[in-house]
Amino acid sequence: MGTAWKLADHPKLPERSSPSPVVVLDGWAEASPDKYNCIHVADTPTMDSLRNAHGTAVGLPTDDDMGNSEVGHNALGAGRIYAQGAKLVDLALASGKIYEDEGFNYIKESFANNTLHLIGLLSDGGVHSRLDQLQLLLKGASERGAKRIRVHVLTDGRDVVDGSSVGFAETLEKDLAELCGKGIDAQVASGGGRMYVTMDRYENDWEVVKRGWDAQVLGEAPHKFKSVVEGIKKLREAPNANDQYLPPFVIVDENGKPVGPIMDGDAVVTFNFRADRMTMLAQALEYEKFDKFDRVRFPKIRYAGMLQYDGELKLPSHYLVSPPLIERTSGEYLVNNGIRTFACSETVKFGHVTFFWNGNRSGYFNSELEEYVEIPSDSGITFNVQPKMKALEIGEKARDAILSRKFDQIRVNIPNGDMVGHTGDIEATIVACKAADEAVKMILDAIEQVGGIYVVTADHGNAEDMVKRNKKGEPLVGKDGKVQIQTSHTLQPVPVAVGGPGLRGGVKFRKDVPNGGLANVAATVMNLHGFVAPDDYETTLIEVVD
Ligand SMILES: O=C(O)[C@H](O)COP(=O)(O)O
Ligand SMILES: [Mn+2]
Ligand SMILES: [Mn+2]
Repeated sequence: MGTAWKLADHPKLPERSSPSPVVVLDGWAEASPDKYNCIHVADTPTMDSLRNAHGTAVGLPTDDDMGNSEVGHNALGAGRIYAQGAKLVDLALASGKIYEDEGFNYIKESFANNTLHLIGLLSDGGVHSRLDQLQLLLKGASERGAKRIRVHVLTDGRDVVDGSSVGFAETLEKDLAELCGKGIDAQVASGGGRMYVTMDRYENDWEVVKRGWDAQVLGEAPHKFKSVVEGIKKLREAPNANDQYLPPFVIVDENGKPVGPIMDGDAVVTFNFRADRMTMLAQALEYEKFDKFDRVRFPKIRYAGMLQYDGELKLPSHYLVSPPLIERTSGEYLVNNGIRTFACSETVKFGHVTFFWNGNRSGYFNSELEEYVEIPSDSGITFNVQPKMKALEIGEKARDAILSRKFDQIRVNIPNGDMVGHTGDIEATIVACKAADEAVKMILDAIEQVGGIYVVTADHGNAEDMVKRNKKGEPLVGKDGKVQIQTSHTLQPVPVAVGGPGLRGGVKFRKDVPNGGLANVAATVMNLHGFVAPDDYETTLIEVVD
C-alpha cells in the first residue's frame, strides 16, 4: 500500500503562515557555568536571550549513550526513534545472524585462498565503530575459515581521549597474536589518524581517502614499522602529535615488504557502522568508474560494509548487517504537503541536514520544492585554526532564503561548537561559540523581519564541557599535572527554543512530555507548518492554550 502523504491540518495552527527555520547548533548543550564551558565563557547574547525568555526554551535530554550527529539528526528528521547501526550490529553478532546473511557469505568465498582485510576506526567511542565488535568479527571470521587476516586501523582521539590509541592497538595486537597461536596468519597491515587518513566526509577532501588507499591497498606510506604499537608510539613522539591526525603508515616484514596490501581475490570489510565517514572509501573500493583520485591499482575484491551506508545509492552493494530502514521522514512529508524547503550547512556538516535528516538518503525528494546549499568548508586544516568556520556564511544564506520568501522551511546546521570542540582547543572553542551565536542572530533577525517562527536546538553536547570529570564533576588531572581535555561529545541536555513573531499566542511547551527528546522535534515542526504529525511519530512538544 502506498504511503498516505497528506497530513491533517492542525486544528489551531495555520498552514504555511510564515517561514520557519530549524536551526541545529552542532555540539551545543547546557552545563554548569565554569571555565571549561566554552559556551558560558563566550559572548553568546542571542542564545542567552533565548534561554532567558520565559517559557520558550526547554532542555532535551540526549541518549544514555553519548549522542552524536547521526543519531541526533536522524531523530530530528524522522520524528521516531530507531535502533541504530551500532545496536543492530550488536544484535547480529550476538545471535550469530551476521554469519548467515548474504554479506558474510559473499566475502567468505575469499577465505580459502585469499586474505580478509578489515578497515575501520580502532576505538571504543561507539560513534563510528566499536573495538568489541571488531574483536567479535575477528573471532567469528577466523572460526569460519578466514586463514589470513589483515587489519587496517584508523586511530581515534576524537570520540575518545587523545592517546588512547596505544591501548586499543595493544588490545588488538594481543587478539591477533592469539589467532596466530591458532594457526591463523593475522596481523595489522596499516594505520593512520582518522582525520588525516580515510575518514573524510561529504567529499570535503579526497586526499584524505587517497592517503588511506595508498597505505591500505597499495601498501605505500611515508612511515614503515614492524608493529602497530611500535608505530603509533613512535608517531606520537612528534611535537603536537595527536591520534586524530597521525600520518599514514604500513607494517612491513623483516625484508621491508608491506605485510598486507589489498590484492585481487581478497575480501574487504569496512567495519564502521556509521555511514558519513565511510561512503567515500566505499565508493573507491566499489566503483569501477571513479575519478576522485588515481587509484593506481583497482583490485578485484569482494567488498562488504558493516552496514549499507547509503540507502539511495545502495552503497555498498554488499553489507553484513541491514541498516535501520528510516522511511517517511518529516522532510518527505512536508515536501509532499507543499512545504518549500531550504537546507544549508558547510561541507563538513552538510549531510547532517540533508542525508541524515532524510534517513540516510542522498538527494532531493522533489527538486522543484527543495534547495540544498553546501558552503565549501576549509580543508586541510584543523578547525581550531579557523574557529569561526563558515558560520556567518551559513547565517547569510539562511537569512537570504528567509527574506526571499521562497521557502517555508529553512534548515541549517551550525558546526562550530562541535568541530572546534573536537580539537580540544579551549580558546578556539570560545571563539567558535561566539561565531555560532552570531549566525543564530542573523537568522533570528531575518525571522523578525518576515514575521516567521523559529526552532533553535542542538544535536548533542560538546563545547559546553571540555574536560574529563570524576563522578563528583571535578576536572580530572592527568599524570602530567594538567587537566584532561575532553574532545568528545557529552551527555548534557540540549536546548530547544520556539518563538518568533509568526507564532500565534497561546503556544506553550507541554508539561506532559517529561522524557521528550530530539525525536519530538519533527512533530513540533510539522505543527508550526500547520499540520498534525502522523500517528506513529513521537508526540509534539507544544500545545495551543486559548
Ligand atoms: O565524526 C565526527 O566528527 C565525530 O566522530 C562525531 O561527531 P558528529 O557526530 O558531531 O559528527
Ligand atoms: Mn553533531
Ligand atoms: Mn561531533
